[in-house]
Amino acid sequence: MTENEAREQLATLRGELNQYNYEYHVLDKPSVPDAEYDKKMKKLKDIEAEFPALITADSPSQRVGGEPLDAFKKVAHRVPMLSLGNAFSEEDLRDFDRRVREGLATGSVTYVCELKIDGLAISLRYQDGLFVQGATRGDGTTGEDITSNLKTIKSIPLRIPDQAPIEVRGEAFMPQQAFVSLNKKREENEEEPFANPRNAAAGSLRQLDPKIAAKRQLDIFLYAVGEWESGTLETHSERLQYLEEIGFKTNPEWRKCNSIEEVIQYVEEWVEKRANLSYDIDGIVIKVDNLEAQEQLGFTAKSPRWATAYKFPAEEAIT
Ligand SMILES: NC(=O)c1cc2c(N)ncc(C(N)=O)c2s1
Repeated sequence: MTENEAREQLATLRGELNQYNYEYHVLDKPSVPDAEYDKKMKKLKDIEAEFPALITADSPSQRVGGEPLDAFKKVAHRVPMLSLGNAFSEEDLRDFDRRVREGLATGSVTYVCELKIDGLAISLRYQDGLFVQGATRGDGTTGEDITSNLKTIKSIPLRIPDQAPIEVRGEAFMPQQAFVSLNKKREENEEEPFANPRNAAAGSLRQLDPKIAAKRQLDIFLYAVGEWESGTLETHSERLQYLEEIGFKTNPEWRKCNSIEEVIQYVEEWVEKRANLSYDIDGIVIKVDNLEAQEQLGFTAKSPRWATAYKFPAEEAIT
């Protein structure tokens, strides 16, 4: 095979494998059997072995990186990753709504409600359409560069169609089934089991060997944009739709609410439905939908005034 033939075949195989990956891990709707995926992945790796100079950053063969790191580099979040103020009752939610309406000097506000994923807050940066860096939230202004571990999460696209620099934020988590089988293995190996899926996800992403992270069946939901010069959208809900359009896994349960009454209904609905999810949530995030209104409300020292997190009561430990 000539180098040009190899270049063409690799480009085709990368496109097909990244699409299959998207269908399987983001849409949960594979269009080809696993055997077909495995056959093409083997073909890609064979050609890359013969022409290593043709390996690209978005090749699916590059998801499980090389050697373990000695340490994580620090990453400065130019747009801080802030924590949310909490609400614990309907009254707290009504107080939040009143403060928002007073701050905006308006009678009605549109909110977006989203499930609060019980995982690890993560930032992903893309340049020229390529995934170039992934980081933990850390203390909100400085996080750790865990790019090689995040590349192992197959629902994270290695390339997106938007060529402008964009920073996308979300929550990495371990699905409950993955948590149960991981702890079973750890107990068989007489290792300390993880206390909960959140600790297991954090432990998996903050260890230095990407080959270990690759085995932990981690997943992610993206739910916000950090740095984005070219951003022109007017609402948070449009951003969620845009993230989905360009290939990110977003949580499908988000809902626009035109009053705090509708927010309270959504919260009550999920107090009941929470148990049926395949991943842990610890509350509901409520945000003012209009981005200009968010700007107008601004931030307190550590949290946005335009969002709050309704926290579910801690679950009774099953004794
Ligand atoms: N600390 C934060 O700002 C957030 C934390 C979380 C979380 N754990 N899960 C979902 C969302 C969301 N959909 O906005 C947010 S926002």
